[in-house]
Amino acid sequence: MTLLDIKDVRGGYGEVDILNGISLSLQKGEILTVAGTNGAGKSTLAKAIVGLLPRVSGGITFEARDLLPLATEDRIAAGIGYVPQVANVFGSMSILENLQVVVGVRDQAQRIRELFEAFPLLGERKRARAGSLSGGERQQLAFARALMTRPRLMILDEPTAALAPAKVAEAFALIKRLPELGVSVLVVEQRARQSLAISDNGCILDGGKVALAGAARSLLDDPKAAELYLGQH
Ligand SMILES: Nc1ncnc2c1ncn2[C@@H]1O[C@H](COP(=O)(O)OP(=O)(O)OP(=O)(O)O)[C@@H](O)[C@H]1O
Repeated sequence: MTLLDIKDVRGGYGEVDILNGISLSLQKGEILTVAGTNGAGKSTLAKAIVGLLPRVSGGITFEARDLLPLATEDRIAAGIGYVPQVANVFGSMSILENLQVVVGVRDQAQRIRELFEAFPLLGERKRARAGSLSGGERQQLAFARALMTRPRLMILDEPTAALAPAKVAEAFALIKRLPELGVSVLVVEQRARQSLAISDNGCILDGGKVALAGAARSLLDDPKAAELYLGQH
């Protein structure tokens, strides 16, 4: 079943188009990596999906529902979770409070219990201030916050960008587990090789367009992808 369908999406922050006609789709249960060069439009595409890009045209549907007329909070309510690259937890609040302030959650206490089961470290430290957590712990909290509303799709914007190198593999292991929790994933990543290694499919952007797309395995084996886009990560 197609969960997310993006057709000929164009748009940007001002007059200039950053996205120049992007089409891609994501199936239920899938992890999809969106990789590409610096400034290719990866984060901009994530913003277009969650309703944070000022100007977008084309088609974006989620579970066959047109997202473009919906405000960000309505897209979240429709079943999309979003973990932005920065400012994704409140440092002065405890772990527990960070989860409690998420709006629009049914059976909040029950959901927090479920997430503490999925992320035991967060449960053990629920009274700790988020500002005192390590990069990896903070990221688990950011994921848990986005999972509070029981999304069926998570959009992760460069989840490993702020992590110490030693924590990167742990973060990818965490992402790989999300489909087991009933969550499909679109992950924007600079670390293309590592991200493709935990993904089903991949899509490589260049200049706001899809340069290459296909099964993650075949992109990893593609000499052109290796030479132009995958780097050593
Ligand atoms: N808020 C903004 N206002 C105006 N232009 C922006 C804004 N954010 C990004 N851009 C521009 O949009 C283009 C694409 O940026 P984007 O962040 O989507 O790239 P990216 O592929 O995620 O790159 P990186 O991997 O370097 O983060 C860049 O030229 C950038 O300068």
